[in-house]
Amino acid sequence: MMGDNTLTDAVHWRFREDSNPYVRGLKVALVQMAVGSDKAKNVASAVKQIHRAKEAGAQLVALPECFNSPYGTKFFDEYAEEVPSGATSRALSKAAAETGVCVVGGSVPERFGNKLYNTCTVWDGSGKLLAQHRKVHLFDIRIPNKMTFRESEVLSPGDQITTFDLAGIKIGVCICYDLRFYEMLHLMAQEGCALIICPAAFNMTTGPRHWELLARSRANDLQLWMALVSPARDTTAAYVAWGHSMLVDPWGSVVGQLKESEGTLIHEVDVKVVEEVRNNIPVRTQRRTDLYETVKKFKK
Ligand SMILES: NC(=O)CCC(=O)C(=O)O
Repeated sequence: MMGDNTLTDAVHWRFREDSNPYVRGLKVALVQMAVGSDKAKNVASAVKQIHRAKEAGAQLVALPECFNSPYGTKFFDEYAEEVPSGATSRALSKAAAETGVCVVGGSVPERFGNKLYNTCTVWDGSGKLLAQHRKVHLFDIRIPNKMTFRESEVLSPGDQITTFDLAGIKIGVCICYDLRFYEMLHLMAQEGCALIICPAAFNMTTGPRHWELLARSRANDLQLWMALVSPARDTTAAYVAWGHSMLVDPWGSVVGQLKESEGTLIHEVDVKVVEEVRNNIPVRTQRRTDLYETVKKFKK
């Protein structure tokens, strides 16, 4: 659904018509920011948007994949920083502490020893590092005459599945291409996640085909909220992002979606809907694991 949830360079929000003050909901802000080649400017813009989202009532603010650097293998080494000692981590921690909101810091190229990762950091409202997710599935694809991309030429994959707790709500984190790997997200659902946040940067080839389809499929199959956060589209960039940051509810309905330009989508995530869908359509207890079991246990 587009239209009343779409806004350019401003913060927009919408409450559920049936919301009441006792609903255990979480107001999330998905910041579709413009990312350029000036790292300090990118970080300053993210910090500004975190403050604006807080003023608009957000309790959790999520940034896009690669928000401090242009997205591309030739940029990662130059823009990489250590976590949590690097300047970007410090800025996010400070912004979280100043605003008291949880910040899901999209992703940044992370340097760790002689390796580079595509890493999402999560900061609680006191500025403490709550979670760190290193992209598990690197974006290596080849679509003849369309696009070739090989993150694995410069990045190493993470080896952890990442979830965190916020005020009693369990939230999973995956980064972009991770979204295509159902088993990993299935494990997050089994662990009790009500929401999965996916900082991402789909492109002009796969974006129109798969972005909404994947978000809605995961939400429907796993019966949870899905939040996808993209950078704004920059047609002059080496890699052109699809945009269309969106929030999908556990029924698989798109409750809010941006277009391709800068903006922030603010919406309440009502965790009661997860319970409602899971009770109404109880597939979680109806699986025939005597016939199939494709998902192994959560590795602690
Ligand atoms: N940054 C990414 O992982 C891109 C993933 C993507 O575009 C896809 O189609 O999957």
